[in-house]
Amino acid sequence: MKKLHLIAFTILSLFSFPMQAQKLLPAEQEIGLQYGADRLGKRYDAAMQKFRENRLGAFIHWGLYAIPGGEWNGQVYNGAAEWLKSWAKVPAEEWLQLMKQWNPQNFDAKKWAKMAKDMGVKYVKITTKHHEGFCLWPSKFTEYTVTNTPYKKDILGELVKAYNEVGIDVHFYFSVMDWSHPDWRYSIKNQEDEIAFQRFLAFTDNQLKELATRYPTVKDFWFDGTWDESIKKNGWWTAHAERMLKELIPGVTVNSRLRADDYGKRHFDSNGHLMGDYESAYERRLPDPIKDLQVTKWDWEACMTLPENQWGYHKDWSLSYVKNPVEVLERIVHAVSMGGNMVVNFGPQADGDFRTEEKEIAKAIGKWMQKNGECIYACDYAGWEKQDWEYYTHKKNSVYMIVFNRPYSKQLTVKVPKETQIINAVLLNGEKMKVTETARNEYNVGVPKQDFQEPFVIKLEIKSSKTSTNKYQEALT
Ligand SMILES: C[C@@H]1O/C(=N\OC(=O)Nc2ccccc2)[C@@H](O)[C@H](O)[C@@H]1O
Repeated sequence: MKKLHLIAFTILSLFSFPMQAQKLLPAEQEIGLQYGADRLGKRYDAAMQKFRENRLGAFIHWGLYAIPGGEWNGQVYNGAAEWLKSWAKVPAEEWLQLMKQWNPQNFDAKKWAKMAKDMGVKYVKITTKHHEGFCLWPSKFTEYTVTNTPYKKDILGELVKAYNEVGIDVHFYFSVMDWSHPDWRYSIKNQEDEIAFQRFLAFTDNQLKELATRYPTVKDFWFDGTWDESIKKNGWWTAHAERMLKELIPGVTVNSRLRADDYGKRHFDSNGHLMGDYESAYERRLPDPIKDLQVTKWDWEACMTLPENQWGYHKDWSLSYVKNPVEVLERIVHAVSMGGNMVVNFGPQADGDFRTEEKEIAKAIGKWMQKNGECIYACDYAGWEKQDWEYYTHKKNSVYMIVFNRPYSKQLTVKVPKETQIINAVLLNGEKMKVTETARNEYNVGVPKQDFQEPFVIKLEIKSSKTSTNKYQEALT
């Protein structure tokens, strides 16, 4: 049995590999596509600008899987808790009996909204329906919803209202793969599969329309569960779903993971163009800050877990390494330094409260963001050569240095692009940092006197200088 799990895990982990963008073909060699990218290049409308400038989000993975929390029939499974139905091979009708226990008495949407606000996130992505098929909203198209639980109420509606009231945007996670639905198919082997799967796509359309019309303030749909043959063979539907949502909610954003083109190519179409509005392939991993600079050409969003791989609530976090606040911060800053967003995951308990570890991480991140958030919000890739002390971000005439590794030399090496001058350097608390030109286009920036025991941020005021004094003689080697 263990071997089977290993095989399942190996297959799944293949999916978590970031999609390498195809090389762009010369325009005259591009092939005609009906269901490829609907647009070339980044979106610059207000809705997408807001998505981009938000930069920091939180993921909420909440469903029936929070009740068993990784344990089934007395056995604890190490795998992702929201996949427990699969690991323990539980038939759908048995799994969905968990609905009888769904009654989160400690759920308080306003408390969730305050926790997110205090963490400094600008948006929250909520699992409306995960692979198990249980809906956090009263869908009319299935019996597996909150309505048919002891809790009864519209959890999604409560959360949208509470987050929006504190100025936090809401994004909907939606799993196309639905283990509760008899017409779901992993592959299309015969006419019967084809007919069933077309029924399934119509059901999915109905649920998406329901979500878009019941909750018109939703800003984004983040699709998942779209890696199987059945979807790749129906690229038309993925293009239709994006176009339908954008008609229902003008400005809404949609992730690349939804899309498959005419030939089943995912995320990037057969001509190498990104589909959807942002790449969503960096899950529990990030592009390399030196080797993967191609990602700075398009919008992208990464998501991460606090343990090694737990999205839903798992009762035993001792089974894998849990990141400390600075390790979470480092991933947030790394993403923004390369022009991406970062979404930090939380897996609420079945009772509707959060585990202590998650509350503590959220508080620690919030404390740092309170002091240093200006180097994250509305910031982008600076285009400067990465240094060992870590990351740059850029906004208007400022470049921020976010220092995670304080050098023993007490000097922070900064190599600026040609014809760029550093006018001054200040810590975000106002303390002026010494700036010494050390070579052509190179400076040393001093470190603060105080050792803050946490990453610190230096704001560089820069200007482009056409007349750079050539006092440095190039070696005649
Ligand atoms: C955010 C995570 O997303 C998932 N799956 O991940 C992927 O499909 N990852 C993926 C797929 C294609 C490309 C890159 C990553 C789910 O199975 C998991 O339970 C969680 O909701």
